[in-house]
Amino acid sequence: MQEVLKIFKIGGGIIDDPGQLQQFLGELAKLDNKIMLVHGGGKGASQMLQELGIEPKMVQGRRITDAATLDIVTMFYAGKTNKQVVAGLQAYGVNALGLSGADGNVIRASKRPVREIDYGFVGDLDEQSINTELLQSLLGAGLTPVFCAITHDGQGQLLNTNADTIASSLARALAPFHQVELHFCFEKDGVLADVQDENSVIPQITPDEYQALKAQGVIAAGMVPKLDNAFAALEAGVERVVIENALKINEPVKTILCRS
Ligand SMILES: Nc1ncnc2c1ncn2[C@@H]1O[C@H](COP(=O)(O)OP(=O)(O)O)[C@@H](O)[C@H]1O
Ligand SMILES: CC(=O)N[C@@H](CCC(=O)OP(=O)(O)O)C(=O)O
Repeated sequence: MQEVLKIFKIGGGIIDDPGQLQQFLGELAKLDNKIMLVHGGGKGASQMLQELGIEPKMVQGRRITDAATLDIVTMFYAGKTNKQVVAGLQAYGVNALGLSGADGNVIRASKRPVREIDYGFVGDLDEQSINTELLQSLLGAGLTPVFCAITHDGQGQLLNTNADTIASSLARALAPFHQVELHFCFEKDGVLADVQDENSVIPQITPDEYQALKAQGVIAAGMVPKLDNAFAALEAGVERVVIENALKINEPVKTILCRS
């Protein structure tokens, strides 16, 4: 029987609120399993870019990342945010290790090719991107890896990569070695049947139900790439995918995605 590995992803909404972040990290520290954490921070990065006079540009949920934007998001994600999360976990006795993709060559990406849109320094991941050997040894040493959304191309170029994509890729790459659970945590209690109604959490969704909910417009905006990624991870051997409130990971209310 393989050991359970829980991979958590938290987004900008929670990270930017120090009280909520602390509460989430406290709940995470209660778990007995091996864990990994991937954090975004897109909301705070956009705010910082604006304060510095750069207008943030997002296309289909991905940031157009020119050289100046890359400098700022690297400082924000790999610096301030990553180190705050690591220090927060240390305060709960969790021996966290903060990583960008360049550290230990843990996530290597390739710059997104220019087609209709030039995304700039945005990195895409593939099957070979994740250094599973290093991750296995870090987990074996009792460390909790904490990833930010910065990767590298192996040629000295840092790249900005969507945090949901990083979490899914980690889950897929580690699925042969562990029973992997992928947890997408945000500010709602799960996937809602009515976005305005916090009590309308859908407990389970199959791929067919997902297609129907998407067609009806029930699932929209940032939730679409998240769930596309999530179902792809399930298909690729990830044991369980959960969408849940970052502050309620130890409570039963959540959405579980099913293979069929
Ligand atoms: N059916 C739905 N249930 C829950 N959230 C939804 C739904 N449809 C759209 N959303 C929106 O998707 C958002 C989550 O996507 P996103 O902002 O990309 O998350 P994150 O930044 O945490 O990765 C929610 O905050 C919500 O506004
Ligand atoms: C290429 C790309 O879009 N990168 C994302 C990385 C951060 C992220 O994914 O943050 P959330 O999970 O909080 O949205 C960005 O810069 O917004």
